[in-house]
Parts: sequence; C-alpha cells; structure tokens
Amino acid sequence: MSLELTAPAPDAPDVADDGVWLADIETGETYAPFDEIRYTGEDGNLLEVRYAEPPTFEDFQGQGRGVWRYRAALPFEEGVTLPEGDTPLHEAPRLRDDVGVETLRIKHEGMNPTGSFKDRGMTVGVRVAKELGVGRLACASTGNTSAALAAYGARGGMETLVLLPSGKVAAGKIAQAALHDARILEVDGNFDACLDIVQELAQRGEVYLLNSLNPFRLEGQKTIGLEILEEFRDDYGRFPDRIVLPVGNAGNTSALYKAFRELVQSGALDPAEVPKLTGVQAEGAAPMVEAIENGWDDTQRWEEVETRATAIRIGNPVNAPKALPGIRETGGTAVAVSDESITEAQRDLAREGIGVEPASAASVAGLKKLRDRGVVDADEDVVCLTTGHLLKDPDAAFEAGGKPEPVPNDLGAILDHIGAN
Ligand SMILES: Cc1ncc(COP(=O)(O)O)c(C=O)c1O
Ligand SMILES: N[C@@H](CCOP(=O)(O)O)C(=O)O
Repeated sequence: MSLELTAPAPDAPDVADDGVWLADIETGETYAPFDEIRYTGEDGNLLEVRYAEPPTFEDFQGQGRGVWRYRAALPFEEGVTLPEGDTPLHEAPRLRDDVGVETLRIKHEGMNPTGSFKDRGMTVGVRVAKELGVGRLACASTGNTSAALAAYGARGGMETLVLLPSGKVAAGKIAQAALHDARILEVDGNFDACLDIVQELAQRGEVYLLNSLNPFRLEGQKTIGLEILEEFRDDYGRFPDRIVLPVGNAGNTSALYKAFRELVQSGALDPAEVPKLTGVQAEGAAPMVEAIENGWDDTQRWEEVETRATAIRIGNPVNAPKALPGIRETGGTAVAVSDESITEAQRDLAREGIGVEPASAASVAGLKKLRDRGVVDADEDVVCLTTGHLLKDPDAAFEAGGKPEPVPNDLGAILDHIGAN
C-alpha cells in the first residue's frame, strides 16, 4: 500500500523546491510544487506534499501558538493568517462518565476564526495561491469551506467564487461567505455535483481550487493532529489511544494520518503510539463506512445523500484513497450514526458548555455507539473532534435546544411564571 504508517522518509527528488515536492500517492511520480498548478497525478490519482525532513516535536518548541507553530511541518514559514489553530481541548467530565471511558477530551475546532477547522487549511492554501500567482479562488462547499475561503481570500486581497448546493447550506455559513464578499453560486444539485463542476472550472484554468483535493489544504489541517498530540502529552504524559472525528470529504482523516506518518518517519513517534483514527458519518451519507465494512480501497459514490448534519452531506469523499489506509493502518474503524443520535450528542456537548453544529456532534454520537458495542474499551483515552461552531447552524440549534417562553412585561407575572415565592 502506498501510504503505510512505517514508510521511511523518501529521498528528495530533483523536482524538490527547498526540500518540498508533490508525489502521486499511487505511482510515486514526483512533481515540482510551485512551478505549475496541479491538483492530481497523470491518472487523476491524489497528490500529497512530501518533505526532505519530516518534523520532530523539538522543531515546534518556542515557535509560538496556532497553525504556524508547526511551520517545520508546512511548506512555508508563514501564511495568510487571521490567526488560526490553538483551539481548546476541553474536558467533558459528565460526558466522559456517561460514555464510560478513561479520558474524554473535546478538541473544539469551532473556535477557529471563521468557526471551523477549514481555517487551518486555508491559511496554507491561500499562501500557496499567492506563490502560484493565481487570480480567482474557488471551492464547492457544504458551507464551512466557503466561509473560510471567503474570509481568507478577503484577507489575501483575492477574488473568491463558491458553489453551494441550493437549500442545503446552514444560514450562518452563507452569511459569512456573503459578508466576506465571495461570489456565491447556488447550484441545483448536491455538494458532489458542485465539486465536479468546480474541478472542471479549475482544469480549464478559470479558478484555483481550494477544496481538500488540493494537497496543500491538508498540510494546514495536519496541525489539528499535532496540537492534539502535544496538548494531550503535556496534560497526561502520554498520547490518546483514539481520535474520533466526523467524516465528509475525508480531508481531516487524511491530514491527521499524514501528520502521524511524518512524525513516525522522523522517529518522533512510535508506530504503537499512533491514535486509532475513528471516522463517523451520518447514516444517510456513509460511503466511507461502507468501504471500511467491505474492505474496499475506495468508496462507491452515493448519488442520494441526506442528513440533518448538512456539513457532512457528501456521497463521494474525494480523499477516500488517503483516508481509508489511515483508518486501517492505525487500527481505527468507521461507524454510521442516526440524525437523532447526532442531535442528542449536540445536547450532551451543550450541557458541558460546548456549542457545536450537528456534523461536529457526530463524533460524540459515534463514540457512544462504539462504546455501547464494545468496540471502544472502558480504559481508553479518547479525543473527539468537534469541527464547527454552534452558530454556524442556528436553525439546528433552535431545534435541538429549549424553546423561548413568552411572558408579559410584568415582574409579578414573571415571578409567578418562574415559580418564585
Ligand atoms: C463541520 C464539519 N465537520 C466535518 C466535516 C467533514 O470533514 P472532512 O471533509 O475533512 O471529512 C466538514 C466538511 O467536510 C465540516 O464542515
Ligand atoms: N464540509 C465541507 C465540504 C468540502 O470539504 P473540503 O474539505 O473538500 O473543502 C465544506 O465545508 O464545504
């Protein structure tokens, strides 16, 4: 398999630029990183960024906080920044006791500048766009990618175009893209159709694609894994056994796996210490779970997808050939959860003071299901990734939460209403 956990660091090919190059994950063919715009290898295979010197934990010491702390693991020293990363790793003691695991921490990526983990990818992606000298940036999106692209594009002084599935994007996300002045195209089709079209626009040279098919986006998203490892080790003196995360286009699963592989390559991490990557999808959009259960090397496209967790309403995860080995090689698994259990998990997190959008809560719903099935053991140290903020999807929050009670404009009536003496 092309993405083995124990693979040695490759030697830098002639095409490398300052120790950085692109490689086809299937054939190993290498490409110069910044001479031309390239998203895939010759046969349409996925590309990944490779480094002559994979990072060690020492490289990160004294480098500040946030995504650019990890510059030793990134293709540039700095990016177009707001800044991003350095998100909280919350304790959730009541939830931990309910689920019944040794340790439960919640890595809340909703605390990034635009309210999702996409910012980590965009700070690098927009920096690369500047290096390449491209004009218009674009993405297909279920909402968060478009919000991040619009904000980081604005920060970089660049034009942005976003393609959204009509009627299927949460209000907060469209509001962000609109205010940051992206040109918004509402497509009469689902996210996968939008991605097909924007890929075609990119191939024709009309736009620079900043979905996670762009390998540089995933470089920024690796820093989620690096932060989790550092923070968990600082608190407990060990690494977590398992990281549970929602899966849509499978970029994060691929990025975390790559972060861990690079640390293994440099000798900073023992393969036995790599957390089990555990992916969670909604039952109505679960091609990755299907592929894991059937032992496939790639997913089969689901034409019809539906879930309340609109951020992960995706039927054709483009990063599956990177993410499936990540789940398998780390000893993880994938599970599908119902929309009802996602809403329940959203409430569980809210009771701990952690406000997340539905897709984010899928990680906790998945953990509960796997614990009930005995797949996750009681003695495990677990980190759940929550990927987007509650305010991204106010409608879902209202639906999941308590309802406002109308009362008269009168103190006595209000005292009566609340049962005061
Ligand atoms: C809030 C949220 N959670 C999870 C995901 C899934 O992440 P990935 O596509 O990296 O699997 C997305 C987008 O895809 C998202 O917007
Ligand atoms: N949930 C995503 C879907 C697109 O994912 P990407 O990581 O490939 O950009 C979104 O927010 O649009």
